[in-house]
Amino acid sequence: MSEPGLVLDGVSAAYRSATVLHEVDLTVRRGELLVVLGPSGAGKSTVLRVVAGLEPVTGGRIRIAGRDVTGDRPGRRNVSMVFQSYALFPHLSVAENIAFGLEVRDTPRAVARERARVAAESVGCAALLDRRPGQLSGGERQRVALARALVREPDVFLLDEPLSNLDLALRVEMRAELRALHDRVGATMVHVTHDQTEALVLADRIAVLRDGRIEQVGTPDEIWRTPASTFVARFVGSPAMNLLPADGPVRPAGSPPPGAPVTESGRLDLGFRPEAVTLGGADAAGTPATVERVDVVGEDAYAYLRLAGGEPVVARVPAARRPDRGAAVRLTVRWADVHVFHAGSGRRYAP
Ligand SMILES: Nc1ncnc2c1ncn2[C@@H]1O[C@H](COP(=O)(O)OP(=O)(O)OP(=O)(O)O)[C@@H](O)[C@H]1O
Repeated sequence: MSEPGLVLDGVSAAYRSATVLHEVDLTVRRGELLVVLGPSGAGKSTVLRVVAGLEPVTGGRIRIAGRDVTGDRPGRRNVSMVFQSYALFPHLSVAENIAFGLEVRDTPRAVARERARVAAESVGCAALLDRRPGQLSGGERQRVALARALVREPDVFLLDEPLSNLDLALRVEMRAELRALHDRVGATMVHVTHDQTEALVLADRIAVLRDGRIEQVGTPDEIWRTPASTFVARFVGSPAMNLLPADGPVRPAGSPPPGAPVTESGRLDLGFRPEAVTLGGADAAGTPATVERVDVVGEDAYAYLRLAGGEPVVARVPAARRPDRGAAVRLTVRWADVHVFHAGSGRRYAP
Protein backbone atom coordinates (compact mmCIF):
# COMPACT_ATOMS: atom_id res chain seq x y z
CA MET A 1 0.00 0.00 0.00
CA SER A 2 1.35 3.44 -0.90
CA GLU A 3 2.16 6.03 1.75
CA PRO A 4 -0.61 8.51 2.58
CA GLY A 5 -0.31 11.89 0.87
CA LEU A 6 -0.11 13.74 4.16
CA VAL A 7 0.01 12.74 7.82
CA LEU A 8 -0.29 15.01 10.86
CA ASP A 9 0.70 13.02 13.91
CA GLY A 10 -0.13 14.76 17.20
CA VAL A 11 0.57 18.20 15.74
CA SER A 12 0.35 21.18 18.06
CA ALA A 13 0.97 24.81 17.20
CA ALA A 14 0.93 28.08 19.10
CA TYR A 15 1.11 31.81 18.45
CA ARG A 16 3.28 33.20 21.24
CA SER A 17 1.96 31.29 24.25
CA ALA A 18 -1.57 30.64 22.95
CA THR A 19 -2.00 27.08 21.71
CA VAL A 20 -4.20 27.06 18.59
CA LEU A 21 -3.74 23.41 17.47
CA HIS A 22 -4.00 20.67 20.07
CA GLU A 23 -2.36 17.35 19.10
CA VAL A 24 -4.10 17.11 15.76
CA ASP A 25 -4.07 13.66 14.14
CA LEU A 26 -5.07 13.65 10.50
CA THR A 27 -4.28 11.36 7.59
CA VAL A 28 -4.98 12.46 4.02
CA ARG A 29 -4.88 9.63 1.54
CA ARG A 30 -2.88 9.99 -1.64
CA GLY A 31 -5.11 11.57 -4.27
CA GLU A 32 -7.76 12.50 -1.74
CA LEU A 33 -9.54 15.85 -1.51
CA LEU A 34 -9.91 16.51 2.18
CA VAL A 35 -11.81 19.59 3.34
CA VAL A 36 -11.01 21.13 6.73
CA LEU A 37 -14.26 22.72 7.89
CA GLY A 38 -14.77 24.88 10.93
CA PRO A 39 -15.85 28.27 12.21
CA SER A 40 -13.67 31.35 12.12
CA GLY A 41 -10.72 31.05 14.48
CA ALA A 42 -10.89 27.23 14.72
CA GLY A 43 -7.32 26.95 13.39
CA LYS A 44 -8.01 25.91 9.79
CA SER A 45 -5.43 28.22 8.21
CA THR A 46 -2.93 27.25 10.87
CA VAL A 47 -3.26 23.60 9.80
CA LEU A 48 -2.25 24.60 6.28
CA ARG A 49 0.51 26.91 7.50
CA VAL A 50 2.21 24.23 9.59
CA VAL A 51 2.01 21.76 6.69
CA ALA A 52 3.54 24.35 4.35
CA GLY A 53 6.22 25.14 6.92
CA LEU A 54 5.12 28.76 7.32
CA GLU A 55 4.60 28.19 11.06
CA PRO A 56 6.61 25.86 13.29
CA VAL A 57 4.94 23.06 15.22
CA THR A 58 5.28 22.98 19.01
CA GLY A 59 4.76 19.21 19.04
CA GLY A 60 4.14 16.24 16.75
CA ARG A 61 5.38 15.25 13.29
CA ILE A 62 4.30 15.98 9.71
CA ARG A 63 4.88 13.52 6.86
CA ILE A 64 4.32 14.32 3.19
CA ALA A 65 4.27 11.40 0.75
CA GLY A 66 6.12 9.29 3.30
CA ARG A 67 8.85 11.87 4.09
CA ASP A 68 9.12 13.44 7.54
CA VAL A 69 9.20 17.17 6.74
CA THR A 70 8.65 18.46 10.28
CA GLY A 71 11.95 20.32 10.39
CA ASP A 72 12.19 21.18 6.69
CA ARG A 73 11.97 24.74 5.44
CA PRO A 74 8.99 25.53 3.18
CA GLY A 75 10.92 25.29 -0.10
CA ARG A 76 11.86 21.68 0.56
CA ARG A 77 8.36 20.37 1.30
CA ASN A 78 7.03 20.29 -2.27
CA VAL A 79 3.63 21.72 -1.42
CA SER A 80 1.71 24.44 -3.26
CA MET A 81 -0.53 26.82 -1.40
CA VAL A 82 -3.39 28.82 -2.92
CA PHE A 83 -4.47 31.74 -0.77
CA GLN A 84 -7.83 33.45 -0.47
CA SER A 85 -6.20 36.62 -1.80
CA TYR A 86 -4.52 34.64 -4.65
CA ALA A 87 -1.22 36.52 -3.91
CA LEU A 88 -0.38 37.20 -7.57
CA PHE A 89 2.48 39.55 -8.48
CA PRO A 90 0.82 42.66 -9.99
CA HIS A 91 3.84 43.65 -12.13
CA LEU A 92 4.18 40.23 -13.80
CA SER A 93 2.06 38.86 -16.63
CA VAL A 94 -0.18 35.86 -16.05
CA ALA A 95 2.38 33.64 -17.83
CA GLU A 96 5.18 34.99 -15.64
CA ASN A 97 3.08 34.57 -12.52
CA ILE A 98 2.36 30.94 -13.33
CA ALA A 99 5.98 30.21 -14.31
CA PHE A 100 7.35 31.99 -11.26
CA GLY A 101 7.30 28.93 -9.04
CA LEU A 102 9.44 27.07 -11.55
CA GLU A 103 11.87 29.81 -12.52
CA VAL A 104 13.06 30.36 -9.00
CA ARG A 105 13.88 26.67 -8.97
CA ASP A 106 16.21 27.00 -11.97
CA THR A 107 13.95 25.50 -14.60
CA PRO A 108 15.09 26.78 -18.06
CA ARG A 109 12.90 29.72 -19.14
CA ALA A 110 11.49 28.11 -22.27
CA VAL A 111 10.55 24.95 -20.37
CA ALA A 112 8.93 27.02 -17.62
CA ARG A 113 6.88 28.97 -20.17
CA GLU A 114 5.69 25.81 -21.87
CA ARG A 115 4.69 24.23 -18.57
CA ALA A 116 2.92 27.45 -17.58
CA ARG A 117 0.94 27.30 -20.82
CA VAL A 118 -0.08 23.68 -20.18
CA ALA A 119 -1.12 24.50 -16.60
CA ALA A 120 -3.07 27.55 -17.82
CA GLU A 121 -4.86 25.39 -20.36
CA SER A 122 -5.85 22.85 -17.76
CA VAL A 123 -7.65 25.50 -15.68
CA GLY A 124 -9.08 27.40 -18.65
CA CYS A 125 -6.99 30.57 -18.53
CA ALA A 126 -4.70 30.05 -21.53
CA ALA A 127 -6.21 33.07 -23.29
CA LEU A 128 -5.08 35.35 -20.48
CA LEU A 129 -1.34 34.61 -20.47
CA ASP A 130 -0.27 38.11 -21.59
CA ARG A 131 -2.49 40.04 -19.21
CA ARG A 132 -1.57 41.38 -15.79
CA PRO A 133 -3.51 40.44 -12.62
CA GLY A 134 -5.04 43.95 -12.52
CA GLN A 135 -6.77 43.21 -15.83
CA LEU A 136 -8.50 40.06 -14.57
CA SER A 137 -11.81 39.33 -12.87
CA GLY A 138 -11.89 37.55 -9.52
CA GLY A 139 -12.69 34.22 -11.14
CA GLU A 140 -9.86 34.62 -13.63
CA ARG A 141 -7.38 35.46 -10.86
CA GLN A 142 -8.54 32.36 -9.09
CA ARG A 143 -7.73 30.25 -12.15
CA VAL A 144 -4.29 31.81 -12.44
CA ALA A 145 -3.56 31.10 -8.78
CA LEU A 146 -4.61 27.48 -9.35
CA ALA A 147 -2.43 27.22 -12.46
CA ARG A 148 0.53 28.57 -10.51
CA ALA A 149 -0.02 25.91 -7.85
CA LEU A 150 -0.46 23.21 -10.48
CA VAL A 151 2.64 23.97 -12.51
CA ARG A 152 4.93 22.87 -9.71
CA GLU A 153 3.44 19.38 -9.57
CA PRO A 154 3.50 19.37 -5.77
CA ASP A 155 2.93 16.35 -3.55
CA VAL A 156 0.14 18.23 -1.76
CA PHE A 157 -2.06 21.18 -2.69
CA LEU A 158 -3.10 23.44 0.17
CA LEU A 159 -6.10 25.65 -0.62
CA ASP A 160 -6.99 28.33 1.92
CA GLU A 161 -10.57 29.48 1.27
CA PRO A 162 -9.77 29.96 -2.42
CA LEU A 163 -13.41 30.54 -3.40
CA SER A 164 -14.46 32.94 -0.67
CA ASN A 165 -13.79 36.12 -2.66
CA LEU A 166 -16.08 35.08 -5.51
CA ASP A 167 -19.76 35.87 -5.84
CA LEU A 168 -22.18 33.01 -5.28
CA ALA A 169 -22.72 32.00 -8.92
CA LEU A 170 -18.99 31.98 -9.64
CA ARG A 171 -18.27 30.14 -6.41
CA VAL A 172 -20.65 27.36 -7.40
CA GLU A 173 -19.07 27.18 -10.86
CA MET A 174 -15.47 27.21 -9.57
CA ARG A 175 -16.35 24.62 -6.94
CA ALA A 176 -17.35 22.19 -9.67
CA GLU A 177 -14.26 23.06 -11.70
CA LEU A 178 -11.99 22.56 -8.71
CA ARG A 179 -13.49 19.14 -8.11
CA ALA A 180 -13.08 18.24 -11.81
CA LEU A 181 -9.49 19.49 -11.74
CA HIS A 182 -8.79 17.36 -8.69
CA ASP A 183 -10.24 14.29 -10.37
CA ARG A 184 -8.21 14.97 -13.53
CA VAL A 185 -4.82 15.45 -11.89
CA GLY A 186 -5.47 13.01 -9.02
CA ALA A 187 -3.63 15.25 -6.59
CA THR A 188 -3.69 15.16 -2.81
CA MET A 189 -5.54 18.31 -1.77
CA VAL A 190 -6.37 19.91 1.56
CA HIS A 191 -9.03 22.59 1.15
CA VAL A 192 -9.98 24.90 3.99
CA THR A 193 -13.40 26.51 4.25
CA HIS A 194 -15.99 27.67 6.78
CA ASP A 195 -18.74 27.03 4.21
CA GLN A 196 -20.51 23.76 4.98
CA THR A 197 -22.12 23.52 1.54
CA GLU A 198 -18.73 23.86 -0.13
CA ALA A 199 -17.38 21.12 2.13
CA LEU A 200 -20.29 18.75 1.49
CA VAL A 201 -20.13 19.24 -2.29
CA LEU A 202 -16.38 19.20 -2.74
CA ALA A 203 -14.91 16.75 -0.27
CA ASP A 204 -13.97 13.10 -0.40
CA ARG A 205 -13.78 13.45 3.37
CA ILE A 206 -14.34 16.34 5.76
CA ALA A 207 -12.37 17.06 8.93
CA VAL A 208 -14.40 19.28 11.26
CA LEU A 209 -12.17 21.49 13.38
CA ARG A 210 -13.26 23.20 16.58
CA ASP A 211 -10.99 25.28 18.81
CA GLY A 212 -7.86 23.64 17.41
CA ARG A 213 -9.13 20.07 17.83
CA ILE A 214 -10.52 17.63 15.29
CA GLU A 215 -14.14 17.00 16.16
CA GLN A 216 -14.88 14.41 13.45
CA VAL A 217 -13.41 13.10 10.20
CA GLY A 218 -15.74 11.42 7.73
CA THR A 219 -17.28 11.39 4.28
CA PRO A 220 -19.85 14.13 3.64
CA ASP A 221 -22.52 11.46 4.06
CA GLU A 222 -21.16 10.35 7.44
CA ILE A 223 -20.84 13.92 8.67
CA TRP A 224 -24.44 14.59 7.65
CA ARG A 225 -26.06 11.32 8.75
CA THR A 226 -24.04 10.45 11.85
CA PRO A 227 -22.58 13.66 13.29
CA ALA A 228 -20.24 12.67 16.13
CA SER A 229 -21.23 15.58 18.35
CA THR A 230 -23.80 18.31 18.79
CA PHE A 231 -21.17 20.74 17.50
CA VAL A 232 -20.86 18.93 14.16
CA ALA A 233 -24.61 18.34 14.05
CA ARG A 234 -25.37 22.03 14.42
CA PHE A 235 -22.46 23.39 12.34
CA VAL A 236 -23.43 21.35 9.27
CA GLY A 237 -26.95 22.04 8.09
CA SER A 238 -28.86 25.29 7.74
CA PRO A 239 -30.92 26.20 9.68
CA ALA A 240 -29.09 24.25 12.36
CA MET A 241 -30.36 20.98 13.77
CA ASN A 242 -32.88 21.36 16.62
CA LEU A 243 -31.63 20.20 20.00
CA LEU A 244 -33.87 19.46 23.02
CA PRO A 245 -33.49 17.47 26.25
CA ALA A 246 -34.60 13.85 25.83
CA ASP A 247 -36.95 14.15 28.80
CA GLY A 248 -38.31 17.42 27.40
CA PRO A 249 -41.49 18.39 25.58
CA VAL A 250 -40.97 16.54 22.27
CA ARG A 251 -41.69 12.79 22.45
CA PRO A 252 -40.75 11.26 19.09
CA ALA A 253 -42.97 8.61 17.54
CA GLY A 254 -41.73 5.02 17.23
CA SER A 255 -39.10 3.31 19.37
CA PRO A 256 -36.01 4.96 20.85
CA PRO A 257 -32.57 3.39 20.33
CA PRO A 258 -32.26 0.27 22.53
CA GLY A 259 -30.97 1.01 26.02
CA ALA A 260 -30.92 4.79 25.63
CA PRO A 261 -31.89 6.35 29.00
CA VAL A 262 -34.19 8.79 27.24
CA THR A 263 -36.51 9.37 30.16
CA GLU A 264 -33.83 10.02 32.76
CA SER A 265 -33.55 13.70 33.38
CA GLY A 266 -30.54 15.55 32.00
CA ARG A 267 -28.75 12.51 30.52
CA LEU A 268 -29.34 12.84 26.79
CA ASP A 269 -30.26 15.41 24.17
CA LEU A 270 -32.26 14.78 21.02
CA GLY A 271 -31.27 16.36 17.70
CA PHE A 272 -33.56 16.53 14.68
CA ARG A 273 -33.16 18.54 11.52
CA PRO A 274 -35.80 21.08 10.44
CA GLU A 275 -36.82 18.72 7.61
CA ALA A 276 -37.61 15.96 10.17
CA VAL A 277 -40.40 18.01 11.76
CA THR A 278 -44.00 17.47 10.63
CA LEU A 279 -46.51 20.19 11.42
CA GLY A 280 -50.21 19.67 12.04
CA GLY A 281 -53.07 21.94 13.07
CA ALA A 282 -53.88 22.81 16.69
CA ASP A 283 -56.20 19.81 16.99
CA ALA A 284 -53.65 17.27 15.62
CA ALA A 285 -51.51 14.99 17.77
CA GLY A 286 -48.06 16.11 18.86
CA THR A 287 -46.30 18.81 20.86
CA PRO A 288 -48.08 22.19 20.91
CA ALA A 289 -46.12 25.18 19.58
CA THR A 290 -46.66 28.71 18.35
CA VAL A 291 -45.36 29.98 15.03
CA GLU A 292 -43.16 33.02 15.69
CA ARG A 293 -41.80 33.66 12.21
CA VAL A 294 -41.90 32.11 8.73
CA ASP A 295 -39.13 32.55 6.16
CA VAL A 296 -39.99 31.55 2.61
CA VAL A 297 -37.08 30.47 0.40
CA GLY A 298 -38.51 29.53 -2.98
CA GLU A 299 -40.36 26.22 -2.64
CA ASP A 300 -39.39 25.81 1.03
CA ALA A 301 -40.48 27.66 4.12
CA TYR A 302 -38.81 27.67 7.52
CA ALA A 303 -41.22 27.99 10.41
CA TYR A 304 -39.61 29.21 13.65
CA LEU A 305 -41.67 27.74 16.47
CA ARG A 306 -41.77 28.28 20.22
CA LEU A 307 -42.82 25.44 22.53
CA ALA A 308 -44.82 26.02 25.72
CA GLY A 309 -41.66 25.92 27.86
CA GLY A 310 -39.99 28.53 25.64
CA GLU A 311 -37.80 26.11 23.65
CA PRO A 312 -37.20 27.08 19.99
CA VAL A 313 -37.72 24.58 17.15
CA VAL A 314 -37.32 25.17 13.40
CA ALA A 315 -39.39 23.22 10.88
CA ARG A 316 -38.94 23.05 7.12
CA VAL A 317 -42.25 22.77 5.28
CA PRO A 318 -43.33 23.18 1.66
CA ALA A 319 -43.89 26.91 1.06
CA ALA A 320 -47.39 26.17 -0.28
CA ARG A 321 -48.39 24.57 3.05
CA ARG A 322 -46.70 26.99 5.45
CA PRO A 323 -48.49 28.00 8.64
CA ASP A 324 -49.34 31.62 9.42
CA ARG A 325 -47.34 33.63 11.86
CA GLY A 326 -48.92 33.44 15.29
CA ALA A 327 -50.73 30.17 14.51
CA ALA A 328 -51.02 27.42 17.10
CA VAL A 329 -49.64 24.16 15.65
CA ARG A 330 -48.60 20.68 16.77
CA LEU A 331 -45.31 19.14 15.79
CA THR A 332 -44.27 15.54 15.50
CA VAL A 333 -40.90 13.88 14.95
CA ARG A 334 -40.05 10.21 14.37
CA TRP A 335 -37.33 8.38 16.28
CA ALA A 336 -35.91 7.27 12.94
CA ASP A 337 -34.97 10.92 12.27
CA VAL A 338 -33.60 11.65 15.74
CA HIS A 339 -29.91 11.90 16.67
CA VAL A 340 -29.17 11.12 20.31
CA PHE A 341 -26.31 12.88 22.14
CA HIS A 342 -24.91 12.79 25.67
CA ALA A 343 -26.09 15.98 27.31
CA GLY A 344 -22.83 16.80 29.10
CA SER A 345 -20.14 16.00 26.54
CA GLY A 346 -22.27 16.57 23.44
CA ARG A 347 -20.89 13.31 21.97
CA ARG A 348 -23.18 11.08 19.93
CA TYR A 349 -24.88 8.34 21.94
CA ALA A 350 -23.89 4.87 20.80
CA PRO A 351 -26.03 2.02 22.22
N1 LIG B 1 -0.11 35.54 13.52
C1 LIG B 1 -0.91 35.27 14.57
N2 LIG B 1 -0.58 35.72 15.81
C2 LIG B 1 -1.36 35.45 16.88
N3 LIG B 1 -2.50 34.73 16.80
C3 LIG B 1 -2.88 34.27 15.62
C4 LIG B 1 -2.12 34.51 14.43
N4 LIG B 1 -2.76 33.93 13.38
C5 LIG B 1 -3.86 33.34 13.90
N5 LIG B 1 -3.95 33.53 15.22
C6 LIG B 1 -5.00 33.01 16.12
O1 LIG B 1 -5.00 31.60 16.03
C7 LIG B 1 -6.32 31.07 16.01
C8 LIG B 1 -6.53 30.24 14.76
O2 LIG B 1 -6.42 31.07 13.61
P1 LIG B 1 -6.62 30.53 12.14
O3 LIG B 1 -6.34 31.66 11.20
O4 LIG B 1 -5.85 29.29 11.95
O5 LIG B 1 -8.18 30.18 12.15
P2 LIG B 1 -9.15 29.90 10.92
O6 LIG B 1 -9.98 28.73 11.35
O7 LIG B 1 -8.38 29.76 9.67
O8 LIG B 1 -10.03 31.20 10.93
P3 LIG B 1 -10.65 32.03 9.67
O9 LIG B 1 -11.74 31.17 9.10
O10 LIG B 1 -11.21 33.26 10.36
O11 LIG B 1 -9.54 32.31 8.73
C9 LIG B 1 -7.24 32.27 16.12
O12 LIG B 1 -7.63 32.40 17.45
C10 LIG B 1 -6.39 33.44 15.69
O13 LIG B 1 -6.79 34.62 16.35
